[in-house]
Amino acid sequence: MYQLVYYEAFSAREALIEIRGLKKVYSSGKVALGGIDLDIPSGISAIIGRNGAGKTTLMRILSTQLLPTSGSIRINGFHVVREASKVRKIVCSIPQEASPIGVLTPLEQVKMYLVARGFSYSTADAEAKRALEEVGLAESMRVPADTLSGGMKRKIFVAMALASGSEIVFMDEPTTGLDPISRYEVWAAIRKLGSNVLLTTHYMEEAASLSSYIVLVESGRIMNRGMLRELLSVFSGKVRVECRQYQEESIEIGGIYIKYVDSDEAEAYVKMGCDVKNITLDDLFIKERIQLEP
Ligand SMILES: Nc1ncnc2c1ncn2[C@@H]1O[C@H](COP(=O)(O)OP(=O)(O)OP(=O)(O)O)[C@@H](O)[C@H]1O
Repeated sequence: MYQLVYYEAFSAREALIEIRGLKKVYSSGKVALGGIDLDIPSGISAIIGRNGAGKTTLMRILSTQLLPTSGSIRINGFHVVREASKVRKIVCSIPQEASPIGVLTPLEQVKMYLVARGFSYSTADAEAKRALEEVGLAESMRVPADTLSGGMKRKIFVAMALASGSEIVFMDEPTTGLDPISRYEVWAAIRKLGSNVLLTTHYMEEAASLSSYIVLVESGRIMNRGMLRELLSVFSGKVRVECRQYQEESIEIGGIYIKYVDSDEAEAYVKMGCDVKNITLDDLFIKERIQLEP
């Protein structure tokens, strides 16, 4: 049986976002968030979880688009409900369903966004061009957005965040549906932001590649959280073996028996015809399943 290790790698004083007792119950009675306590540090952080885990609900509450049922949240010290207008000035939120207006060019869209945020027209023009060049859209900033690829369209929103100079950027599933090349390009653009970023994703690889702090959400609860290296350190010296035949102390997922063994035991499993894999963030979810097994 694996021990769940909880690491608090930064003190609460350093938290960029402080969440206490956050609950969201929709009018249908669905409990989307079941009383969350969480401190998120500065830098790039990722919330990962399966469909329906509560990621979008959390992001919408943090970006002041949805009211919580109870609990409190402070972002840079500002209360997200009582001081929502102050929070809106320091955050930029890119929703999951965001898509550009097809007939407008990337330059027009970013400028429009900046003017709406209070930038003068000339500053908006200069900042929009700078940001679009920065994310790799220099060549395409003057063509209608509906002629661009999915990855390029997502980059328009990253450019908006970049140009806005917001302290904190929320991105809900920034690369869902993109091909691997476009995903890498969007990741590069996100890294250029230089702001604090909180993103949600289904892709473990995305969370691992972009973020230093990871939060695992499941059914409206925090399953685990911590710095990436620390979360994975519970698997130190281990590998994952996947076998088609039953193994003791394994968990069966989709007809495959999975267990964790010391790396020097791996060869014996290879001889039995099992596959041996390096540890990834997926293993945190699998480990949780093992702990829940009777
Ligand atoms: N407006 C709503 N009314 C009622 N229930 C809702 C509403 N929005 C979301 N839910 C429910 O709340 C739960 C959490 O949904 P949420 O969209 O936050 O999950 P998610 O982790 O973002 O999922 P996904 O990865 O599929 O986007 C789900 O069971 C969902 O069906």
